[in-house]
Amino acid sequence: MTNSDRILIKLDTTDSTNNYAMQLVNDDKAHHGLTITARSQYGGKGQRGRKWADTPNKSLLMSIVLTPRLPISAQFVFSASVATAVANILQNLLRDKTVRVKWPNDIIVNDKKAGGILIENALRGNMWTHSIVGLGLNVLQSQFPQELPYATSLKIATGEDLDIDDIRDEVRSALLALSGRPVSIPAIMEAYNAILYKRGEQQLFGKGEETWQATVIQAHDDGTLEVRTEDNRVAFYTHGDVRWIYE
Ligand SMILES: O=C(O)CCCC[C@@H]1SC[C@@H]2NC(=O)N[C@@H]21
Repeated sequence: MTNSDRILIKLDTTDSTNNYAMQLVNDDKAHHGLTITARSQYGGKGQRGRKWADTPNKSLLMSIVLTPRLPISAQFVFSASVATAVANILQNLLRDKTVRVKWPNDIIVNDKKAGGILIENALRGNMWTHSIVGLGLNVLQSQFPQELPYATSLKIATGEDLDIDDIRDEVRSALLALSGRPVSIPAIMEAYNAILYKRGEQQLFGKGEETWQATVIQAHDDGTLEVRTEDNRVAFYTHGDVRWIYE
């Protein structure tokens, strides 16, 4: 680890740690490993243009700037390696609880969503220069509003008040370690599919108003999710086209 890897900017509040990091990247002031955390965000961003709301001081909100060593065509593989690393840290920490990754990269603890990952890429021409990996993890919340029946926190799952900064440091080291390792796309996909949420089980999917059941088979390195439909056809879903509905 170099000195620049260690730079950690701790904010009280910001619109979005991803935006803050992206601004530094655009200003040429960011480097591999630079990490931004905040105790709360007033414009937290989720996947697919959704908002990410937090309870101040109760969530891990972090963005880490990484320089992926993969072609831009391997964006999903990069995202899968990040989600797997985060989930494995939580699995070690939560011992007997079940931690899974719901395609593409929701962090599921005991069948509910405890966190999510938003990766935003900085490109120069067609070169993938940086990725901003944003992680939001519910740590200390004791409850969630009724309109979020599928949300959970590490506290709800374990009954314990875990230390947000300790988790941040573990996640950070694991993500920095990813870039130091030789990249094996099959190994990354195998590790991801090993903890894929509801693998082998029927799930509800949707597109527009239409919903249907299909069995989750596996994710592929192009980011598609392979499923078997009720009439026994194999289909490949693309995130953003088909959505996976929480039940
Ligand atoms: O599940 C999702 O939709 C992804 C949520 C990602 C939220 C994190 S919180 C830290 C970083 N800053 C943001 O604005 N978003 C990510």
